[in-house]
Amino acid sequence: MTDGPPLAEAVDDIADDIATMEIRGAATIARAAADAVAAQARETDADSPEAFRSSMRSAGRRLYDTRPTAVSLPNALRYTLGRMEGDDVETLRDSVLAAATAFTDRLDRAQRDLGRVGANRLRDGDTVMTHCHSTDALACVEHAVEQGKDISAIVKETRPRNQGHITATQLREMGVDVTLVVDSAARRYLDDADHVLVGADSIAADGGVVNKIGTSGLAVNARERGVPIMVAAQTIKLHPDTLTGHTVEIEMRDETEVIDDDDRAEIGEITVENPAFDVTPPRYVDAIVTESGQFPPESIVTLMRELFGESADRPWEEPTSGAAER
Ligand SMILES: O=C(COP(=O)(O)O)[C@H](O)[C@H](O)COP(=O)(O)O
Repeated sequence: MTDGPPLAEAVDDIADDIATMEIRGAATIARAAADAVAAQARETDADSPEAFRSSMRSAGRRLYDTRPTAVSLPNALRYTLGRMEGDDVETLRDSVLAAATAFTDRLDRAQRDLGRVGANRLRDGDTVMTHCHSTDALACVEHAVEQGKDISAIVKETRPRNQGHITATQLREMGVDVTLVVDSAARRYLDDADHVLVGADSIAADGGVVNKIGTSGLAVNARERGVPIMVAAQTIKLHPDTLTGHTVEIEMRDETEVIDDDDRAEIGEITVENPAFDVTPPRYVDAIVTESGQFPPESIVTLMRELFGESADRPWEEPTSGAAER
């Protein structure tokens, strides 16, 4: 719970679901955040413009604090809260609701357009190796299948939470042949792969790709094997804070995801670490596929500047004292 103006029930529920990973994956998190912002705008009983703005910021902070790595979450808040405009509560409310609708429409469009670009990199008969579960990555395969291409997949299970099982299920629904492998078998099976295809939680200004832990090791092995690495990431994955030198925070998750308490007690005193994400340096990435076309990682900064300018605002934060409220 957050101190401050009351939150709509949907905001608390969605924030809890993001924190516990009932809602997960960067694009899905962004959509849920926009839905939560809309719920707050609809349900707040704020009766003055100041109270309305404060209540929206409060919802924004509750959502922002759930998981730190996927920038799609703060970018969803930037889009929806950044377009809050008006001198009375009704106008403010309408502006937020319109922004939330526009944002989710853009998400759908971006994934469709990105899928079309990514599919062009896949040839008939190709095999992709996947890691984790990415809706952006799967959009590329789906579009290739719709083009009539025969695509197979080697799916890494992605310990500790086995998001590879979700990927395998969704690929089967598309009619793709799936071979599921444990993470440590990836290098062996890279010889059978034509592409490594992954998503991203954040992309830094230097082209570094933040994605599920294990992506960087996979990319290094793929480069050694000569298998191209393609990252499917709509532009809400671009992390504007990295333009000014900030690094992306890597989420550390609970140790019980790695080992349960009984097994741990049996082993004796050990340290358990559970980072959820890692950073793949740009030199291991061949292409970043976005809804605006494909980019070599080194040139992604140009797109980032176009979209965000030189700095990123944080409309969920309280204005500093003395600063005029927009
Ligand atoms: O790393 C993950 C999910 O991690 P988690 O399961 O910990 O949320 C996905 O590859 C990206 O979020 C991209 O997904 P999408 O393309 O759907 O945005």
